[in-house]
Amino acid sequence: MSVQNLHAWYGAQHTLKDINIHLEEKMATAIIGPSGCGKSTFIRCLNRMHETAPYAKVQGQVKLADQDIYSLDPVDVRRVVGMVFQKPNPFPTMSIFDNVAVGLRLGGIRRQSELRERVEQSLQMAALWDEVKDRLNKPATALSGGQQQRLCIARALAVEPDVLLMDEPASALDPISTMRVEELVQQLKNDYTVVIVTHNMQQAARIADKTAFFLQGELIEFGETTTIFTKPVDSRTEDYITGRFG
Ligand SMILES: Nc1ncnc2c1ncn2[C@@H]1O[C@H](COP(=O)(O)OP(=O)(O)OP(=O)(O)O)[C@@H](O)[C@H]1O
Repeated sequence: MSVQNLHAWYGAQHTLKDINIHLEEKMATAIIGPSGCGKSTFIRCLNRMHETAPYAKVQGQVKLADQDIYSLDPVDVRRVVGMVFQKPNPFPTMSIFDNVAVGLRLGGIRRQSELRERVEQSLQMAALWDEVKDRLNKPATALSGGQQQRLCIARALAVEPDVLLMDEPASALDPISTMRVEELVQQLKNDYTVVIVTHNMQQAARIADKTAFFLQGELIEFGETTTIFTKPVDSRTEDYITGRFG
């Protein structure tokens, strides 16, 4: 995914300023930076969610397979660029099964056998299958927070996206669930392009191949995660990763 001259606004507030970055395929890229620097806004521009906010505006290009996503139907874009949010948000009135099947049904899959197969596959990929296979018809809200987050990951994977955006996916989870989500990201990056916003620098160091540091709406530095954390070029990156601010 290639981002070129990307700007974003909320009303008059210029939130992202001329972002240029190439997010490599089948790798995990971490987006780090202090609160309010524009991390969530940035990933929301990658699946056309930003423009759903009131007074929001976007300028620039986001190319996926050489096509600018801003020239496509946003619904189609969101099918190939899936998103997982900070707080697990399963559909509360739906069963575990239906939470994963909903996107497939919307995509026109009706055959029960096919739905069952795809739901199982997605739950397997999200490392949740063994925990829920005997209670697929129970409400999603009966799951723990960590399980609900993995369910949301399964829901995003079910429609077979190319890119998975994750906005602090483990920040509301306990340490064990966090570890499971991190292990999952390690696996998923073999098959998907993963972009993950995190406040946790150890987490970025553990799971991301590349890391991008944002500050006040600008991309300050982008490179190999080990370089960003050990030999950053920009003094502002160094100040941030050594805890001098943020
Ligand atoms: N819906 C919105 N309407 C108006 N301003 C917004 C909206 N969402 C975010 N902002 C503003 O845009 C700026 C960037 O916010 P954003 O959520 O992208 O930052 P962030 O780096 O993800 O922050 P955090 O780490 O605290 O989640 C902030 O100044 C924020 O107040």
